Amino acid sequence: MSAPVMRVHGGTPEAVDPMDRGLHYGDGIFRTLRMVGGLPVAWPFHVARLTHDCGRIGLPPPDPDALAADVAALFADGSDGILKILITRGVGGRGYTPPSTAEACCRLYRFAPAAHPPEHADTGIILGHSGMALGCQPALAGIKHCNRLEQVLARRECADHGWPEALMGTADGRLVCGTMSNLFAVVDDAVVTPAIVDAGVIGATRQRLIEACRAAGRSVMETDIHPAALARAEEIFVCNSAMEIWPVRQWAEQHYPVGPFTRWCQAQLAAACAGF
Ligand SMILES: C=C(O[C@@H]1C=C(C(=O)O)C=C[C@H]1N)C(=O)O
Repeated sequence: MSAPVMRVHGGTPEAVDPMDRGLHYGDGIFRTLRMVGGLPVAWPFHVARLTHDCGRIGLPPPDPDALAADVAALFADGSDGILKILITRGVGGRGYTPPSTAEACCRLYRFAPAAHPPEHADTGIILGHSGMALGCQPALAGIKHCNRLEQVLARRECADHGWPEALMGTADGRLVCGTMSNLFAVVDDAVVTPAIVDAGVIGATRQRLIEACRAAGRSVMETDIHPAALARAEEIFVCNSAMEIWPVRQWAEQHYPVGPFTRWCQAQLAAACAGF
């Protein structure tokens, strides 16, 4: 299968084909990452997730070298920002049946640095709780696909309540992730993060932290997390590639300190160098 067509969206946004399957059916995947000095943060983790996600839905993954060259060109001015890599199945076929010959269409979007309040990473946040239950679908679990209406509606809840972030769970009571983040906690002195088996996204930052913990000889349990366990956690944080880590100071009626594991994880991420 040929390499995807690379389209760079810089200061001159190109028109998206109105028949693009990403627009019609959410037939695509994306990743969002920080750019520092024109260079990507955690590039290998994002390329690995992009390649994995493309494979899961039958899209030809972008050639890593061609992708890196286009990202470098988009941020040739050496600035900081947010890069979004959006890969759709492009144009083809009418109806859900994916055309067998469609080439993937890979677009790069450049945004200003994330406008998250810097104090969230320092002093922490009040974490809300979304009433939007996540749909359970093992075939899509972990993939950052373009079907994000659950997150859109959950972000509207956050805006209505003034929450910077909110937890989302499944109808059977498992806590899975934030609206735009992954969750970590220390419970009974063990590091836990929700197992992503039928809902949620495997974020690159989640994977960086799991790898850092294991390199430091600290195990991370990817497991089901229910409210009762989180209520007795010693510390909690949420993370994604734009915010990096936000300590949680309050969730529901529970209050938490900014704990040593959270600060250690922040230091691990801060020590990373940007680059391809
Ligand atoms: C929604 C997008 O990306 C998610 C949101 C953030 C954020 O707002 O901090 C960061 C990474 C993703 N989890 C997007 O459209 O890029």
